[in-house]
Amino acid sequence: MSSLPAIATVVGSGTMGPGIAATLVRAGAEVRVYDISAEALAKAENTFAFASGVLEQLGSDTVEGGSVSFTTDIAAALSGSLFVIEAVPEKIELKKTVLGQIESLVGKDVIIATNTSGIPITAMAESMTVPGRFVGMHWSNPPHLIPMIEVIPGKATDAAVTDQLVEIVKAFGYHPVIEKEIAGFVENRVLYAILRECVALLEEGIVTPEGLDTAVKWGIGYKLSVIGPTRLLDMAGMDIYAAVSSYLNKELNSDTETPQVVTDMIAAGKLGFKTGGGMYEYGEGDVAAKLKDITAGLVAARKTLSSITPV
Ligand SMILES: NC(=O)c1ccc[n+]([C@@H]2O[C@H](COP(=O)([O-])OP(=O)(O)OC[C@H]3O[C@@H](n4cnc5c(N)ncnc54)[C@H](O)[C@@H]3O)[C@@H](O)[C@H]2O)c1
Ligand SMILES: Cc1ncc(CO)c(C(=O)O)c1O
Repeated sequence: MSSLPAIATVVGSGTMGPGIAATLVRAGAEVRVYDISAEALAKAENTFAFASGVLEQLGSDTVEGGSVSFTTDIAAALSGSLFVIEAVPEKIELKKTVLGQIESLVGKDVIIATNTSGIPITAMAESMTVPGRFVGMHWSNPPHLIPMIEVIPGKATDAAVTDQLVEIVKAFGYHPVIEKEIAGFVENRVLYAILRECVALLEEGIVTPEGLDTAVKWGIGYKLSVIGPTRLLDMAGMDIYAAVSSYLNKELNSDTETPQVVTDMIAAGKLGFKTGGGMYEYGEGDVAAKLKDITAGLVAARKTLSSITPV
């Protein structure tokens, strides 16, 4: 794992930061976790411990010497750091401010990556003093379990920085995917195409939530986890795809706004796991039980998928 920077800093420690830190620590890095909120950091210490336990369960490769520290002191977090991952909330102005703070405290050759879910890298880099060292690094949630990272150079990103990030990602055993800059990047474009159709099918009463989850998990989900969409096209045949798409594509949902049903749920305080109700209702202890099952499922599936011949 020689490409892994010895000292790394994660800026922002909410949903994503602790799992990112746990992954890098397991790979042998000294990781500093910085957050503006002491409360968020206290929570992050627990989440980090949980994520580290999951990595142990997974049996992922481990390199001795990794360590973690948590701080609200940004200068201490960045002192001597060789690699910075920004994971603050998805607001461009906030991210630009934080990038300015980071740049003022690190050397010019330090790579700064952003975990943005889809804000254009070029726009974020606008006011940076050294935009060539800035690059998108989109982790998927939960970051300690989903071993794929989208690497997105902006217009100003140095090619060498993109190459270095690819090597860093490989060094902790993840699959890097280099993409051209596009709104939402590739993973979320595909996910949101699926989710748009799913919500429309629910809204039109075509299928129940249970039925939809079963169809997607055991139909396309199970299949795509092994095959991938490009090879699936080869397996199905272009003639079949042409025949079905000729009548189906025009039927698919193409709304450009957030679905009304989702807006209504938000207004009613039904955000999902975080409020105890969303598409499904959750009683006392249900969310914790679901999260436990999801973690166990992802660990088991990743072990299996890692052991089969890639296709
Ligand atoms: N949650 C996901 O599923 C997910 C997945 C992939 C990518 N992302 C992206 O990762 C980034 C972080 O997402 P999240 O879900 O972890 O957000 P979050 O809101 O859970 O956590 C953000 C953290 O940043 C901290 N913060 C706010 N302002 C700060 C500042 N000025 N300096 C330092 N810390 C500050 C907050 O206190 C909070 O702890 C976003 O860009 C998001 O789009 C999220
Ligand atoms: C629905 C949804 N939206 C955004 C993201 C992250 O960019 C995710 C995820 O799981 O990573 C997601 O599920």
